[in-house]
Amino acid sequence: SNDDTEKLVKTKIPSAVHLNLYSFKFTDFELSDEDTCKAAITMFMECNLVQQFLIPYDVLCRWILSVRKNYRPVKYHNWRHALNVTQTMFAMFKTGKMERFMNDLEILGLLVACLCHDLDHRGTNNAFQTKTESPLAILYTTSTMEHHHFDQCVMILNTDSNNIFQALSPLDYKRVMKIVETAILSTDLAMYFKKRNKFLELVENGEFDWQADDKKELLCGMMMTACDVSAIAKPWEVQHKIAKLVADEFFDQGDLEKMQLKEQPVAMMDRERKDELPQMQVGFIDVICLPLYKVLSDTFPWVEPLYNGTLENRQHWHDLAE
Ligand SMILES: CCCCn1ccc(=O)c2c(N)nc(-c3ccccc3)cc21
Ligand SMILES: [Zn+2]
Repeated sequence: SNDDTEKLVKTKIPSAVHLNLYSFKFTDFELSDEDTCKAAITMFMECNLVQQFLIPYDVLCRWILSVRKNYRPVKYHNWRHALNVTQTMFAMFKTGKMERFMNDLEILGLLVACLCHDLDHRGTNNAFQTKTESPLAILYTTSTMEHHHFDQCVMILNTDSNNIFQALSPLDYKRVMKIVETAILSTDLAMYFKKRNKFLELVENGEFDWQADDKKELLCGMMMTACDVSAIAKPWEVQHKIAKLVADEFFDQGDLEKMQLKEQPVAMMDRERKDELPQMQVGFIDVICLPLYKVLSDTFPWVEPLYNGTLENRQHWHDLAE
């Protein structure tokens, strides 16, 4: 509402250091909902985006509040997840020194994409949309949820006084929307698997020029996945709690599949098999996370904390899986 916006506009914004935003160990656990909005503002200010793209401050505040409002209170894919993904991207830019490979529009586009990448998530995955023939699956047969998340992002930008891109030239507007769309669609893990080999090939061939459009797009997509699963690299106490939120959301979908579809869910969504979680975590780490963080830290050594953090958590999960 407008008084929420007025309140946020007037409030003092903590520094990025105070909020620990430069760290790959950042956690939102002790932040209030209002603090999370301030953290989002701080990241945009620290990247000089407000000044650079002439974003009216009240429009930035209103947009952040609209984005937060369009996340549902599901157990994992909620506003806090979006904020954490955005903070990891911020840390990759600043502490991971990856901003040097990105132009200003890409920095703006990637932070916006992170904040919006799971908008209006219902706590169920693409397969569930297809199986239940949900309206979204009829609208989009591939990357169903990711297309919906992008739609929601566009809808918010087109809402009165929420368009943080309002001062951009038509060409820059077109460019940044393309960056946002590609980045959000790249968070479909099916897309990650499709594109990862191409990325691995480039890195193995000693690629160093990431400026060509196709290579830049590939790099941005890998960075989006790296941020999207970055809870796996957090200190064990944080990771352990988030893994439970993920599993609980998966189990809720499994319950729906049993009830609505009279179907046996896959192991990771079957709460009767929750004691298999530790070895499923090790599988998730080995199949999705470590290969990505390894290849990223080979080329961009300052993001190695993501690789090391994941390796430590793998050990914890392995010990629990015995
Ligand atoms: C929807 C994709 C979520 C991906 N994801 C992101 C961040 C995480 O930290 C974690 C995690 N700790 N565990 C899982 C997981 C849980 C049960 C079975 C297999 C994997 C997934 C996950
Ligand atoms: Zn996500």
